[in-house]
Amino acid sequence: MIVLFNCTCAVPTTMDSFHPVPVKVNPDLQKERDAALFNPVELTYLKDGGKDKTERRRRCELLAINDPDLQHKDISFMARNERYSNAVRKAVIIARKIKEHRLTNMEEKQLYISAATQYDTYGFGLHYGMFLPALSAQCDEEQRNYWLPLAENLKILGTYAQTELGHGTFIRGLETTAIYDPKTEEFVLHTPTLSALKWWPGNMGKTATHAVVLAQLYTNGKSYGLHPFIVQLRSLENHQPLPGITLGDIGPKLGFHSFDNGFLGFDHVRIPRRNMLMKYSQVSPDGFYIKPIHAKLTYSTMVEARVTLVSDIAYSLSQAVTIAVRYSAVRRQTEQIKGVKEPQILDYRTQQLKLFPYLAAAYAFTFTSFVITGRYIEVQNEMNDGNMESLSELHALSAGLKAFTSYVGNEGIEVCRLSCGGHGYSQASGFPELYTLTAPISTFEGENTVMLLQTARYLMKCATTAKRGLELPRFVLYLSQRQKGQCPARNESDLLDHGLLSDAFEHRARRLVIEAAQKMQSNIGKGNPQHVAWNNCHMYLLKAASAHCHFYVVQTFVKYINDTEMSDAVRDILTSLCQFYALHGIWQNAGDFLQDGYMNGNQLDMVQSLVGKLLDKIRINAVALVDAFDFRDEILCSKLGKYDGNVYEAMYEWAKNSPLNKTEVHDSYNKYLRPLMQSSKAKL
Ligand SMILES: CCCCCCCC/C=C\CCCCCCCCCCC/C=C/C(=O)SCCNC(=O)CCNC(=O)[C@H](O)C(C)(C)COP(=O)(O)OP(=O)(O)OC[C@H]1O[C@@H](n2cnc3c(N)ncnc32)[C@H](O)[C@@H]1OP(=O)(O)O
Ligand SMILES: Cc1cc2nc3c(=O)[nH]c(=O)nc-3n(C[C@H](O)[C@H](O)[C@H](O)COP(=O)(O)OP(=O)(O)OC[C@H]3O[C@@H](n4cnc5c(N)ncnc54)[C@H](O)[C@@H]3O)c2cc1C
Repeated sequence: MIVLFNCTCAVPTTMDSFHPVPVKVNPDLQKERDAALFNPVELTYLKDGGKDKTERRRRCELLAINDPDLQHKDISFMARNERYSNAVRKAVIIARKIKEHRLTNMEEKQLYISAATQYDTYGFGLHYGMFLPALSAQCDEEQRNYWLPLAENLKILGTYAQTELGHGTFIRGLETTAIYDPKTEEFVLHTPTLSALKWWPGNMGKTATHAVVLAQLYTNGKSYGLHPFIVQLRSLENHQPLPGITLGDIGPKLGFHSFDNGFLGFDHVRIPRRNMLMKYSQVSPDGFYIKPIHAKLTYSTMVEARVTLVSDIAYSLSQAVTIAVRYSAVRRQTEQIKGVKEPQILDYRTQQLKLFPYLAAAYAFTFTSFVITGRYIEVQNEMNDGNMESLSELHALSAGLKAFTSYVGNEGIEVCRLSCGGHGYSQASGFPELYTLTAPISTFEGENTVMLLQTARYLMKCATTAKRGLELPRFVLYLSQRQKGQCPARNESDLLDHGLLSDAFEHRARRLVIEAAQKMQSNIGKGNPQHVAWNNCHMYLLKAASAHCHFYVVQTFVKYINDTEMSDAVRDILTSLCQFYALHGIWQNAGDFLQDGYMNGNQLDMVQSLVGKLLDKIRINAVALVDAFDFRDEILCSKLGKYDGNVYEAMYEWAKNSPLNKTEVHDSYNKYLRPLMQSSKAKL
C-alpha cells in the first residue's frame, strides 16, 4: 500500500477513554484535543445520565461490535436484495444474542440494536418500533395476554399498516373498511379501490406475518371511524400471503434500502371479532359499539413514535457534526501565506458558521429529548389512571417538536455533508446513509407542515383560553402573561444573559401566536368559513408554531444548565453553546425580533458581533464537544469522522474494496470499449 499520510503522534489514554488506542493519530486532531478547555468524558457522563450509565452503554455497544456473527462487508457495496437479506439475518441474530446476553432492560436492548445495526435499518424495526407499541397501547387485558407473548417471542412478526396509496396525512379519509358481521362474529376487511391499498408500512413487503391495520369500522350499518385490527397476513408455515391478501414490496426509495416497505390489499378477508383491539372502544358480539373515553386514543402509537423521533434526530445530528468537525480539523485547504501550511478548514469563519449552529442544536435537541420523554412518561401514567386531560398537550408538544427538530436536523446533516466538500458526497463519509435514513423523519409519523399546523391549532385554542383569563398548562403558560415591552439589553454582556435570551424567544413566540390568532379572528370576521380562514392564515400559523417550539428548545437548554450539577469547565462551555444557539437563532430570524420593535438595529448589531465572538469560544472546544458524544468508529461508520483522524488512509483502503476494483480490467472493456476503440480507422 502507498502511504499517503503519515504521522507518529501517540494518543494519550486515560482511564475514561474507551477508544482503542490507534498506532498514530492525526496531529491536527491531537492538537485540538490537547487545547480543549474541558474534559469531554465529563460531558459524556452528563449526557448519558452518569458514569455508570456511560459504562453500561459502552459494554452493550462492545457486545455487538465485537461479535463475529454480526460482521459483514460494508453495506455501501451491497445490492438491495443483499441488504434486505443481511438486515433480516442480523435481526434474527440480534434477537438471539439479546437473550444470550440477558439484556432485559429496554434501554440496553436499544443500545445493543443500534450498535449491531450500525447505520443500517433494523430488520424488525416496525415490529418493535410500532407493532408492539400499538398492541401494548390498544389491546385490552385478555388480548394483551394472548398477543404480546407471541409478538415478544417473535412467534409472529408485525408491522403498522395505516397509510394508503391515496391517503397518508388525512387519516380520517382512509378507505380500508372493517365491516362487522354479527352472524359469524367476524369483521370483513376490504380494500375498495386502488387508492385504498395500504402503502409504505415498513417490513410489510416481505417480512411481516401480522399487521395492526387501521380501518374504518362499520357495525349495524353505521360508520364509527378509524379503528385498529390485528390481521394475519402470511402463513406461519410457509410465509405465503393468506387467501384474499395481496402483498408486495413498493420498490426502491431514496434510502431505507434494507427495508421492505410494502403494499397490502384485502379482498373481503374475515377476521374474528376479538381481532379488533379493544382497550378503548369495543364492538359486542351483537354489533353494539362502545366508544372510547377520548376520540383520538387510536392515534396514541403515533404520539409515542413522535416523542422517540426527537431523540433519534438529536442522535443523527450529533453523528453528522462529529464527522464534519473532526474532518474539518484534519482537512487543510488554500494557502494563505506563501510557503506556510494551508490552514485547517475549521479555522475558516464560514466553516464555523456552517457547523457550530448544528453542533449547538445537537446538544439543545438532546436535552429537549430528555424533557419530552419525561413528559411522555408522566402523561402515560396519568392516562393509565384514566385521566386524559394532558393528551392534547402531549400531542401538540410531540407533533411540533418532531417537526421542528427534524427540519433542523435534516438541514444540519446536509450542511455537514456540504462542509466536507467532495468527500462528503462519497459513501465513505457516512453522510449518504445518514441523510437518507433521517430525511423521511420530516415525512413519516406525520408530515412536518401538518404537524406544525396541529401544534398551531392547539396554540390558537390556548390563546383564546388566555384571553378569557382561564388557566393554561405549564408549557403554554407564557401565553397568558403580558408582553414585556422592549428588550432591555444595553450592551453585549446583557445579551449573554440566559434569562434575557429566553425572554426574547418567549416574547417572539407570544407575539406570533397572538398575531396568528388575531389574523384568524379577522378572517372569520370577514365571513370566511373556518377552513378557509385557516388556509388563509397558514403562514402565520406555521410561524407561530415554529416560534413556540424554538422557544421551548431555548428554554429547555437554559433550564438544563441551571438545574444540572456539572463542573465549572463543562458549565462554561455549555453556557457558551447555549448563548450561541439562542443568539444565532435571533440573528437568523432577525426580522421577527425587529418587526414589532422588541429589538432595535443596535441590539441586532450586538447580537451579530456576539455570534462572531462565540465562534472563537466554541472553536477551541469543537473537537472535544463532538468527542463527548462518544461515538465509536464502528457506530459512526465514516472514514471522514474517524476518532484517529487518519482520513486519507481510511478512504484509500475503503475504495480498494469497491466491487469495481475486483479485476484490473472490467468485463465491459471486452464487451463494449475494445470493439469501439478497435473499429476505428484511425491508427495510433
Ligand atoms: C429479543 C429482542 C428484543 C428487542 C427489543 C427491542 C426494543 C427496540 C425498540 C425499538 C427499536 C425501534 C427501531 C425503530 C426503527 C424504525 C424504523 C422506521 C420507522 C418508520 C415508521 C413510520 C411509520 C409511520 O409513518 S405510521 C403512519 C403515520 N401517520 C401519520 O402520522 C398521519 C398524520 N396524520 C394525523 O396524525 C392526523 O390525521 C391529523 C392529526 C393530521 C389530523 O387528524 P384528524 O383526526 O383529522 O384530526 P383534526 O380534525 O385535525 O383534529 C381533531 C382533534 O384531534 C386532535 N388530535 C389529532 N391528533 C391527535 C393525537 N394524536 N392525540 C391527541 N389529539 C389529537 C386535534 O388536536 C384536534 O383537537 P381539537 O381539540 O378538536 O382541536
Ligand atoms: C420511509 C417511510 C416509511 C414509512 N413507514 C410507514 C409505516 O410503517 N406505516 C405507515 O402506515 N405509513 C408509513 N409511512 C407513510 C407516512 O406516514 C406518510 O407518508 C406520512 O404520514 C405523510 O403522508 P402523505 O404521504 O399522505 O403526505 P401528504 O399529506 O400527501 O403530503 C404532501 C404535501 O401536502 C401537504 N399537506 C397535506 N395535508 C395538508 C394540510 N392539511 N394542510 C397543509 N398542507 C397539507 C404536506 O405539507 C406536503 O407538503 C412511511 C413513509 C416513509 C417515507
